[in-house]
Amino acid sequence: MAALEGLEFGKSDFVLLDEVNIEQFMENLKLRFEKGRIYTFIGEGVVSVNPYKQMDIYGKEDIDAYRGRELYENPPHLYAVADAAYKAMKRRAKDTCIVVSGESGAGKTEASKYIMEYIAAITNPSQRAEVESVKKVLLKSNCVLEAFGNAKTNRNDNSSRFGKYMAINLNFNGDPIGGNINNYLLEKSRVVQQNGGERNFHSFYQLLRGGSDDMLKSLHLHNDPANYVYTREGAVATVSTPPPYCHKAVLSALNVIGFSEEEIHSIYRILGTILILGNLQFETDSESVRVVGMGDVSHIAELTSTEPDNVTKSLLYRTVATGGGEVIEKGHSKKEACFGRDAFTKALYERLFGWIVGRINAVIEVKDYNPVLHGKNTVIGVLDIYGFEIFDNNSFEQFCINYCNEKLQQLFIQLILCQEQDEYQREGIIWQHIDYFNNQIIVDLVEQPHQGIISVLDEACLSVGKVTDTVCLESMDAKLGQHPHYTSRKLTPSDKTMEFHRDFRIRHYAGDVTYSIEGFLDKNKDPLFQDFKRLIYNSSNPVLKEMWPDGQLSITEVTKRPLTAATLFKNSIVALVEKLGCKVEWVARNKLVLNISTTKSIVFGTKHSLKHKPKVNCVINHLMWGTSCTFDCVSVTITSLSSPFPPPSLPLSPSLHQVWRGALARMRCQRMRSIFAIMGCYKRYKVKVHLWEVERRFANVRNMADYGKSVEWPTPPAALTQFHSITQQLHRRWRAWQIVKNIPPSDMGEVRAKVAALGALNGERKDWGCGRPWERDYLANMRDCHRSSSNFILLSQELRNKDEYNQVIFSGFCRKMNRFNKSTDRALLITDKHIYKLDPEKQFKVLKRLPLELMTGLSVTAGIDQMVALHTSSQDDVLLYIQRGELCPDQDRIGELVGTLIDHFTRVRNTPLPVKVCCSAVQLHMRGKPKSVTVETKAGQANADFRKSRDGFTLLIPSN
Ligand SMILES: Nc1ncnc2c1ncn2[C@@H]1O[C@H](COP(=O)(O)OP(=O)(O)OP(=O)(O)O)[C@@H](O)[C@H]1O
Repeated sequence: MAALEGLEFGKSDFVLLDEVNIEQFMENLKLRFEKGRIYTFIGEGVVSVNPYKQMDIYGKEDIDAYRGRELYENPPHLYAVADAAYKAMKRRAKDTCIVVSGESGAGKTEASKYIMEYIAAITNPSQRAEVESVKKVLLKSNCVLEAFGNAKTNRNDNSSRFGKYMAINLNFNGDPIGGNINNYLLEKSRVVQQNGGERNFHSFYQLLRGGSDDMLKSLHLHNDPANYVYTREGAVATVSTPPPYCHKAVLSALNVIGFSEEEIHSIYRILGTILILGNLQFETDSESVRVVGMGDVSHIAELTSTEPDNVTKSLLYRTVATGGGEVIEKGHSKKEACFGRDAFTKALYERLFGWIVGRINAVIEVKDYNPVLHGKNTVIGVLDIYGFEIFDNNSFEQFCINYCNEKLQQLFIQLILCQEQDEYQREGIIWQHIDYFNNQIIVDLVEQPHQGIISVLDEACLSVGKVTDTVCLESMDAKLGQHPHYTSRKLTPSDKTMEFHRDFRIRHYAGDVTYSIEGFLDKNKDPLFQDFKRLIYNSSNPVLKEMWPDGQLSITEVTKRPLTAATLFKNSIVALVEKLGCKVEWVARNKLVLNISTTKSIVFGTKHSLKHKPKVNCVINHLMWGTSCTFDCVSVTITSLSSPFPPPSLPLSPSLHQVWRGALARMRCQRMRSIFAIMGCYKRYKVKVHLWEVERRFANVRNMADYGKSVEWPTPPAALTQFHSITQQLHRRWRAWQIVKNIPPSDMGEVRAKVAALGALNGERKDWGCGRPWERDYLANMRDCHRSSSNFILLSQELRNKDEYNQVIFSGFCRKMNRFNKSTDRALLITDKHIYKLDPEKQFKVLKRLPLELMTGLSVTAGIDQMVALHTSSQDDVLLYIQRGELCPDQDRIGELVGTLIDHFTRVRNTPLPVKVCCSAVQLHMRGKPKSVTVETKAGQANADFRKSRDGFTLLIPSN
């Protein structure tokens, strides 16, 4: 287990801060970061600072250290969160989601990958091949997704330009059996245009710089990105900072995932097509627009497996349906042609990306899973929330990204809040805060029908007249002027940070973002003519055809206006939110009752931009009050203080909820610990008090006449119950010993007999003669009794009449016997150690053993000082053990007794007995009817005689 951190590393959990304010928060974060600790807990979440260097904290030992541990057992780490989520999913068999949030470059994608790797590492201990292959595909898919969905931006060399929700399906064992990737909002505009210093998607540079000569030759491409308009901007940067994966690695990942050669080739054909499309130029002659040089057209036709004429046509004309149902071809203007080409290019890439994700999904989807046979399958999801982007110039792309973030943040907050709702109510916190936490107001500002920004944009795009961006901005000002989260220069003329007729500002929860309206309408329209769709649908390449199924529609069938880009964004986000929140039941006004889906953990990313300047741009927006704050190595500055909008008060922050939740958990834990500590102290105190009391009461027992018999024991505490009974027993023994040690040895036999009798009586007879000396001549009538066809019980019954003492003994004995022998008309042999019931059917079967004391007592009281034992080793053998007692040296009496027994057995069994008789050191062996007896004495073997008496045999044991 990784060692827990000392205090020199700061607070490992933000909820342990003495005060929850931004200064303390940042100070702690900075201290920890300087000490090399990039992770800090915040309740059940983890705040991470991007170290921008390889850390030695993701090895196998680290994984082992966190596997199966509780969240706070180890120092903060992504693995702790991942393990907690995995455990929660396993324990409750409920779907769980890990949300990763933060600004661009904060390390979200890396965090998601580490989480996935951790889950892969801790699952499938039995190394089942099919599970391993699912894990492999899931991990390899990252490489492919990054190649086609990531690009170098000014903030991050490997920035994900799409949002991602990766779900892993786990079987009832918790092993991955499949998965699903939901991608959303690919920044396709990057294909045709990049900001200064930024690059197109990695895939282009990987192909051009790393593609094999053969491949480039087959695609007729040059290996220099500077040759292509769409990659020219990033051509230089590619050399200095190559994409994270090389072309070979991507090819290998595609192969591992299961893409066929044809599919892989088609992917690169599409990339080639895009590059060539970018180089296409249009020129205008007197009337119409033409493509400059037809070489590029043929090249495109070849790469797309289409006809060059059709390529040209779709680039220069568009088919329109007239009102009368007629179909005509309308030539483009040059601008329209460029516009159409760019839209086509973007769509080609977007569909390619969507298709790749779809193919991966098809490979990893759970197949043939029968819940009845295989048990419930659960999902653990990793949601890489789109990071807020705030640039100097923010355009339509940032608007969409930030809206998307706002929307997902909203869902995330709702999930967290409703998950904890019950807990809060239990804690007595008034739940109305949920309304304040809600950033629905901003979501509404963007997406509300008829009123929201998207609606205004769409309206402007659909207007027939010439609606410019500026007109659209005016319309937004008119409709949203009163909205507390919207402003523009026209609405706040004194704010010179915005331009008139160009800028509007949205007060997001992450901060204020000023957007330039320029280009909004064009980017929102994003018209993709049906002609392009049809062109690719008619391709002879089946892979391409598959990507454009809507191309089969003729223009007359395409009745609907194409959806605008903003609306498509909105729809994809709404679909994602529905997917994530499908297990959440909504009740009145945004309040939720969480049903199944559990948002387990949050990884908030913060970025440490060491490379560029010694300051950390730390977006605490999700953590604190929605603001971006900056600190350098020595000082902490909250830039939001200069913000025109005051920060919302603390309770408004969704993340304070997290902090609060963590604090509550801590408090509860502390309370429980205190309770246990108090309980422990109290228990120890009770024990001590009891022992003191016992000591006090029994201090003088040695000198008491009854040795403390009359002393009352104090009632013990529950913890001492066993100890108490042992102590009592010890005391009793000690008392008994104190008494017994004074009894003369000559009386001991009688005492023993009385003790045995006492046990046999079991307290049921008051007067049993224990005060009187006991006589021992009780076998006087032995002869009578053994003649009886009955048994020793009868014998004893006879004896009972003679002496009260015998009566006592045998009544106790008979009572015991009668428990298993209702009838007394059975033969019972009483010995020193055993009582045998002579069962007529099963012949001498031993039924029950009585305590030695009782038997001793019985044999003594019966006058049989010799202890007689009968033992059957098999159906045929009967062993008689006779031990000569010191009290009865009369040999005749022993002989009589054994003879009686042998007679009795013979009669019962009605056959001569194989009998072995042991008389202490004397051994007697008889087979069948006793003829001779071998007696083994200390002196050696000797013959013993049976004397045939009137009624049977008498055994004569020679005295030694
Ligand atoms: N835990 C880490 N250890 C070392 N380097 C890291 C770590 N996390 C991130 N980085 C570095 O930071 C870079 C950016 O991280 P990442 O791509 O994960 O950011 P992001 O939040 O996903 O950004 P975007 O939203 O732009 O995709 C990575 O390429 C890597 O170099």
